[in-house]
Amino acid sequence: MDVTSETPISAEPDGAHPRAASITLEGVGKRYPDGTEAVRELSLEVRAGELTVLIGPSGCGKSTVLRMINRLVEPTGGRILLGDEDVTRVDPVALRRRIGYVIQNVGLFPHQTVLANVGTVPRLLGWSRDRVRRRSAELLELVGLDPKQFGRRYPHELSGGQRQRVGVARALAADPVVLLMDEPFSAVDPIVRTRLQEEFLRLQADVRKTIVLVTHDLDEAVRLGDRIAVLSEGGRLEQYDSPAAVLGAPASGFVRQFVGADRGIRALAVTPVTAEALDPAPADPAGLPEVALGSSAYDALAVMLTSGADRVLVTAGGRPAGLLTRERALAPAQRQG
Ligand SMILES: Nc1ncnc2c1ncn2[C@@H]1O[C@H](COP(=O)(O)OP(=O)(O)OP(=O)(O)O)[C@@H](O)[C@H]1O
Repeated sequence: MDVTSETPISAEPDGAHPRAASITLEGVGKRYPDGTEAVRELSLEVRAGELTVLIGPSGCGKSTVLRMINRLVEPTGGRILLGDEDVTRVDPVALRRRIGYVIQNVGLFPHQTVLANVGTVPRLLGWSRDRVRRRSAELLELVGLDPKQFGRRYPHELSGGQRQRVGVARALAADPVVLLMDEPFSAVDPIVRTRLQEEFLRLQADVRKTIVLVTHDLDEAVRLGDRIAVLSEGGRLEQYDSPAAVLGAPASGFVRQFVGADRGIRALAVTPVTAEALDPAPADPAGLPEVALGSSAYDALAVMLTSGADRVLVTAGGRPAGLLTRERALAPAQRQG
């Protein structure tokens, strides 16, 4: 391959319309050669630019689903579409260059520098040396690593969290249409994990990729997911919904049990205060604690607790929008059997 020539395979992202493709699974199944039916028949649509989390007990088929999308595992039934393109009709190697893949422990090449690791796919795509270098440095900056300080280091000279960021930068380097992430943050300690998740959310607000992320961690699913797919054994889809709906209205006994007893508190954190929950604002609201419309029910309750009040004034654009009582704020936590 001519590594000095530019190729049109991957266009530069254009800020207004970042390149991201929807993913459609239609009755997808995987039976491994030993007869294990890891996924029976799964249908799921991930909208372009959204982050979908796959969650479920160990062995339910999450990784198998993820790996069928980039054909590290070949489906034995059904269809997978990237946009409107059937992935089984695409050369798997070319396909994987268009799909970013981040795994636990990252899998960086130990004998290559950070910059070289990040530039792996663009190099394979035949980008010029200069363009690869520029893009890799840009990506390192995007994930919060100074290319001057870290670019020439080797993976063993980084912390676990820094390695994870390099993994994300590498996965984004060729501007993939889709990003697949398998337990990407589970190898780091809880404090670093929370920070990485927050940074990752900021990054995603910028790049708006279509992301499928596998995790064991319900808090991570709730924090990161636009939608959560709860799977049970055999890749059975128990519920596919927003975090608030999964926590607030579990679709089955399985989901209810899976999300556990503390789902009420989690539901408060992901349910925003909306205008429908409000009583009319009093004529003179002076002295009442305030929160902005759209804050979480959890935040509204925290304000009530710290101020000793049993209601808060909810404001929109700085003006009173209504009153939220403690009972109404608690409703998302109680809306479940
Ligand atoms: N190569 C393989 N050959 C046979 N069976 C396999 C193979 N890979 C996975 N399986 C089986 O398929 C099922 C689903 O595995 P998979 O790794 O997709 O689950 P998972 O939900 O990602 O699990 P975990 O959360 O433990 O990582 C399991 O029963 C597993 O033992």
